[in-house]
Amino acid sequence: MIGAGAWGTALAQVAAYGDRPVRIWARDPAVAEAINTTHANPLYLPNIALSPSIEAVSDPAAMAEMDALLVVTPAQAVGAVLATMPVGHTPLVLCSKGIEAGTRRLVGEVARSLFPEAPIAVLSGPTFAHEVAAGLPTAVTLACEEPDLRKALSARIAAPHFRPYATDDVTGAEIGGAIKNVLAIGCGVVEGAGLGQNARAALIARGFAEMTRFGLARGGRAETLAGLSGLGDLVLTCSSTASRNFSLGVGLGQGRSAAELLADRRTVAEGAFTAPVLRQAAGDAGVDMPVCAAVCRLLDGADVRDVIGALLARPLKAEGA
Ligand SMILES: NC(=O)c1ccc[n+]([C@@H]2O[C@H](COP(=O)([O-])OP(=O)(O)OC[C@H]3O[C@@H](n4cnc5c(N)ncnc54)[C@H](O)[C@@H]3O)[C@@H](O)[C@H]2O)c1
Ligand SMILES: O=P(O)(O)OC[C@H](O)CO
Repeated sequence: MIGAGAWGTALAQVAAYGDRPVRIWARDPAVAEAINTTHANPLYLPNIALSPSIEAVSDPAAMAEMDALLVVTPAQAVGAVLATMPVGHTPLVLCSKGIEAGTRRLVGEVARSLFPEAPIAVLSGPTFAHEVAAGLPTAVTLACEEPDLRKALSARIAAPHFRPYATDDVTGAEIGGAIKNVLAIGCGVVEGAGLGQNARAALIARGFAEMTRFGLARGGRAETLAGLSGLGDLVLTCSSTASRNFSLGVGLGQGRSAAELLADRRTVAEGAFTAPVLRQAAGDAGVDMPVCAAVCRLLDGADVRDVIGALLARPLKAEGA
């Protein structure tokens, strides 16, 4: 695992199921030390006893000659962190959810540009780290274009409580995971502003329509967007304050500023970084994404009632248009 935040640590725990050896790279040597000496990561994944077969390191050189590298840093850090890693031909499994600011590239495109020889896979789906680490069941999408590698990665990451479903649609899997974070902020706003359950369901459905339009325009497939990495994760993240993105939205809906809410956090709320670059990428692709654009306005400090009012006042249209 490259990254020892909540998700990297939870995934290490899954991969270590049955005492299989796993190595995890932590940027912070104190986190690596805690994992090695106490078999816990109290900073990012408290109250979880980790498998002793997880070994933590903080030197990138120690990640040489792994069978595969799972990339689990915040999306905006993937390029900088991967550039320090001894990747070569090692398969890269991208688990970060976002689009790179500035370049407007999906995380897989960032990885490919750095390591053209490394096969790429994506692991994404409804996976609150704490639930997964506690052994509660879920299912995920495992996307990879190479059939043998797809099969091998699925077999290696599967555990009795963690069920991967395979696809070759890498782009579709990435786009679902990136966009659901933006929509989760919007659903949090609905909750924080007390706009009701109907509004939240409507936003999920119209948000999913936006995710599908953008995903298809970028070459993803509808079945992937309607699968675990798209709709599955969208429903999860739009429904619970356990989501960092949803809870950021709750704060915005209560009238607090994004700057204030983000300053309080050690952990990442990816949607705040994805929203502005998604607005640009949607413009590039000629895709209308009014809900995501509304989330951008809210992050920029616009008044909630003004933004919701403007969204509802747009010209009426056909549902499938
Ligand atoms: N937490 C979850 O439930 C979950 C589940 C699925 C996917 N994800 C995705 O996994 C990725 C990582 O999320 P997380 O929850 O593990 O994050 P986190 O907030 O728990 O921890 C972030 C980790 O990244 C490190 N980090 C922060 N900035 C960095 C930088 N500039 N360079 C290198 N390392 C840096 C931190 O030291 C920490 O180890 C995100 O893209 C997130 O969307 C998270
Ligand atoms: O806490 P969030 O909003 O980053 O969501 C975590 C995962 O992406 C859920 O699958």
